[in-house]
Amino acid sequence: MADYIVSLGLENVVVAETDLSLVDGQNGHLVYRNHWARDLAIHRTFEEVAHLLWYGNLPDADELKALVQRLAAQRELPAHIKQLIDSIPADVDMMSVLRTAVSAVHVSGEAFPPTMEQIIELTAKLPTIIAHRYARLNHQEPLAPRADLNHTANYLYMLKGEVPSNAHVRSLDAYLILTQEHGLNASTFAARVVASTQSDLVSSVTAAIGALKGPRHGGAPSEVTEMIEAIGTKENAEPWMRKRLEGGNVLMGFGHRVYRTRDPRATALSVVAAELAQDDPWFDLAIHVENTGLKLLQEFKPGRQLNVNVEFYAAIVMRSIGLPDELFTPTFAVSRTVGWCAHILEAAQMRIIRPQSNYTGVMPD
Ligand SMILES: CC(=O)SCCNC(=O)CCNC(=O)[C@H](O)C(C)(C)COP(=O)(O)OP(=O)(O)OC[C@H]1O[C@@H](n2cnc3c(N)ncnc32)[C@H](O)[C@@H]1OP(=O)(O)O
Ligand SMILES: O=C([O-])CC(=O)C(=O)O
Repeated sequence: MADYIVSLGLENVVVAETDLSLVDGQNGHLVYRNHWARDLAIHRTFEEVAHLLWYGNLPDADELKALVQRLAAQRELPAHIKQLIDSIPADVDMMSVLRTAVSAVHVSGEAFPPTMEQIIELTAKLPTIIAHRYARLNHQEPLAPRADLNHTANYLYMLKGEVPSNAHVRSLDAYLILTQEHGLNASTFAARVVASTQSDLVSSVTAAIGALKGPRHGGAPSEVTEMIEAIGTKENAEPWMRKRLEGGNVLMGFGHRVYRTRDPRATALSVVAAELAQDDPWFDLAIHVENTGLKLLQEFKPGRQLNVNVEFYAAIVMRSIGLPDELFTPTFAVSRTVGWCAHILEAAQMRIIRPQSNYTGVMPD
């Protein structure tokens, strides 16, 4: 048998070439195709950055208008998806509902290769699936999407039943833009594996949703708010977090496979969070929790360079906009669908992904 180099968790293994993004963990840089992600988050909209990732350029006025209209035209859910969502028991979590409903979306055209039309159809429907389920859970009639609102504003409108303020739209847009794309994270990798088999777009995105759901990945932010709630007071932060670490547990919203600096998205979102929540004592407590976590992680994991990741401040921003915990990870899926789809287009052109494993069992006689 040939000897293989084992890299548990595929750490530092390069398995694809991409021109979509650079995640530079040493310098704390995040670039989307020749643009700093943090600048895009301040100056651009969800649709503009989706255009950049899908088509390769920031759109001119006509291109933007066309994409905005195409997304708005595809938001309605067909009857079978609504029925499917309504048939799922109320105690099934929102990410499982999203995964199931997405898997049943029928997009136009051939199963392979994926097309821009399919990508727009699927991306447009994710917020409506979440809002439909959320309304039902709250014993309300789901609101029809509004074609006169952009992707982010319409999502908030469907969830809250009123046209959101500009401040909330801009803040959520910043979060959604900062999380649209992030290299070969676990969910994007899952999507690429499926796409590399020449399976269809919906199957690839369904696999990605399954991977995003886990608490080590996109499932972290609701556990961040739970942690801050459980800590409750500044005085309790150190004993609470120390006990978690002594018990061998991780601190949610801290650590990252790639970043050895503070996650640049956390830095950008901390500015957004400060604007939204500066007078909120809960925000003050969250900053204290971050500082206490950093101090304790240096003590418990010396030399590991563990910092807060995007999920820490994502949780604070979403909470400040008034989104409940159960919508945090589904809202992440709304943004990451853009990156998944861009990667699916790339992976569909590449070789099938098939790594190797070392057999550690016994050979038959
Ligand atoms: C959008 C996103 O997906 S961002 C990530 C969201 N996830 C979280 O916030 C969950 C908490 N964080 C974690 O579980 C991890 O940091 C992960 C899953 C993000 C990365 O995992 P890995 O790449 O395996 O971590 P890494 O190799 O850097 O860990 C080094 C050491 O620090 C520890 N460590 C890493 N993160 C944490 C943490 N949050 N709290 C305590 N210890 C930690 C590891 O257990 C490991 O310890 P060991 O060497 O004694 O075994
Ligand atoms: O890159 C990763 O491993 C996780 C992450 O931050 C993301 O997916 O946004």
